[in-house]
Amino acid sequence: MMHGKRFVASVLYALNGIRLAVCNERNMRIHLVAMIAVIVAATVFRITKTEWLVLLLTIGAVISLEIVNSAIERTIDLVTDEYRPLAKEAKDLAAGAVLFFAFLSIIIGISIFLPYLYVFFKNSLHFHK
Ligand SMILES: Nc1ncnc2c1ncn2[C@@H]1O[C@H](COP(=O)(O)OP(=O)(O)OP(=O)(O)O)[C@@H](O)[C@H]1O
Repeated sequence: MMHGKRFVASVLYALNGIRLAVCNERNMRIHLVAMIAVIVAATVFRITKTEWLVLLLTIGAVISLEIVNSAIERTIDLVTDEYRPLAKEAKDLAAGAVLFFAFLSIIIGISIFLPYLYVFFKNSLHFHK
């Protein structure tokens, strides 16, 4: 019983973490808008199951990385409010992790959607002829 309560409490703390990221992080809101746009496009184009899985994995990784980046930023701000070279390195490293995966996710997104966009525009050109 005690364990059950503790589990529910830890899930609530984790949900609060997601809420904090969505409410306080501008980058997080950009990721969320991109996620919704990509999910709508994937539904409209009826992408395959494997493509869905790659897409969900990519979205999950970008958003999880962004949340961890925010946690690292907070931890550093807690340690110091002065200019510290190591604080700069730590924040830049965490931001670099997000940027690296965000860049790969753009390549993944283009690879998945380009063939569907090609067919879509080819068909709409035929339609107008
Ligand atoms: N205490 C510090 N000492 C040295 N440099 C810092 C320090 N705090 C921040 N910086 C530098 O300023 C940059 C911006 O830091 P900040 O905490 O504002 O994060 P941010 O990039 O605004 O985060 P986000 O865009 O996700 O809100 C860091 O990447 C780092 O280079």
